[in-house]
Amino acid sequence: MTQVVRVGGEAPYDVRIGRGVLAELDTLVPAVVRRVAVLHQPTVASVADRIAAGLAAPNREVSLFPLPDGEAAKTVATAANLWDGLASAGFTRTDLIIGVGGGAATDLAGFVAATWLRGVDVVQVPTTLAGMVDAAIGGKTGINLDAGKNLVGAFHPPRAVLCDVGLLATVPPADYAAGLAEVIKTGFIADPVILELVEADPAAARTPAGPHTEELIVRSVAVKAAVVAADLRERIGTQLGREVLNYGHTLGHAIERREQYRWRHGDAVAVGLVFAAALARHAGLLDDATAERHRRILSAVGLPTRYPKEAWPELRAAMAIDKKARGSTLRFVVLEAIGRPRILADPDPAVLEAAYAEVAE
Ligand SMILES: NC(=O)c1ccc[n+]([C@@H]2O[C@H](COP(=O)([O-])OP(=O)(O)OC[C@H]3O[C@@H](n4cnc5c(N)ncnc54)[C@H](O)[C@@H]3O)[C@@H](O)[C@H]2O)c1
Ligand SMILES: O=C(O)C(=O)C[C@@H](O)[C@H](O)[C@H](O)COP(=O)(O)O
Ligand SMILES: [Zn+2]
Repeated sequence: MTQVVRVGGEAPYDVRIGRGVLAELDTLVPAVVRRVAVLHQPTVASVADRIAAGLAAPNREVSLFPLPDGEAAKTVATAANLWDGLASAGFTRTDLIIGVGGGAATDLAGFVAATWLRGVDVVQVPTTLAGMVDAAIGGKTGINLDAGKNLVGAFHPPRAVLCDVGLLATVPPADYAAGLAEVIKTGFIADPVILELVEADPAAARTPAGPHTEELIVRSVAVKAAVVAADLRERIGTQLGREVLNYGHTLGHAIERREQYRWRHGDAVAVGLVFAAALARHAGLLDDATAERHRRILSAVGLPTRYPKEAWPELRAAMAIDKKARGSTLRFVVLEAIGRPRILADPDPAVLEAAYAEVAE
């Protein structure tokens, strides 16, 4: 059965979730679309082929653009190659880009769609857990620089997102676990049932064949949809808006940069979540048990919760370029309790160091 989560706001669209929803793609592409560019990861070339076959029509040209795998796709060079490819294909404003793959592919496809002719439509077909629960939804698109993660990008909501849960069967276990970091993040910021479902049977949560896979996806998507509908462009206001989705990412992105994007995003976020919980605890905001629950649940699904001690000065410096920072003020998403996130601005250096000591090994 297809479940549909509507993402409201200035440009509403549906996220369609279920086994086999990919078959619905052709009904979402209007006849007026004469050219379709399918940007896909090499691991899901067969999915891209199916999409191309399904969209074939008289007077329509469907082109496949294979991407470098993983974070290697999120570069200026890849984007520039694709811009050249779209130019050669004569891609116009009524044409369509489809992003197929994990979050790296949907981030890049969204970015190319946002920038080509200053914006053409994109439909996202995420094929990993991180892609389905987070990356393909909400219109945050972007590429990395040596200086930091996702530093260049645009807010460009998709026209539709198709999460075909059947496609998860081939995702390597470590990549699937990395996606669980975003699911667990979502549980801590807004939906404790997610945490309960994972904790009840962590081994089952680690596989797409588990009994709660669809429920975990739908719950995570519902939280993200509500946040994005209220604050697409991550404006700072008196209420905590989209920044809440960045829980665990301040240190996480610094780790990714230090690892030159060879660590999985979800692995880095997992360490970042444990750090953020420790930060809240040392700032006197969060109780010990909830902080400890972060490490326990992340470890239970096989995610890392520690990082080398000697990395701290480099990580501390890298965090200064986090998008939530303002001037020289570091701003972290922290919890006062499960489902009660807030911003902690400019924490005392001693508090930061004490929090890092808890993830250091
Ligand atoms: N824009 C956002 O809001 C947002 C949210 C979360 C994450 N992200 C970004 O998403 C990226 C992480 O996404 P990810 O974890 O999906 O990683 P990824 O895109 O690198 O994919 C992980 C691996 O899985 C492979 N793969 C994808 N689908 C597969 C399938 N069905 N079967 C077999 N292999 C498959 C990929 O080829 C890759 O090797 C990061 O760049 C992160 O910054 C963005
Ligand atoms: O959608 C959002 O907003 C998020 O912050 C979701 C994050 O999981 C995601 O990794 C995002 O790309 C991070 O955004 P950034 O603005 O810190 O680059
Ligand atoms: Zn993330």
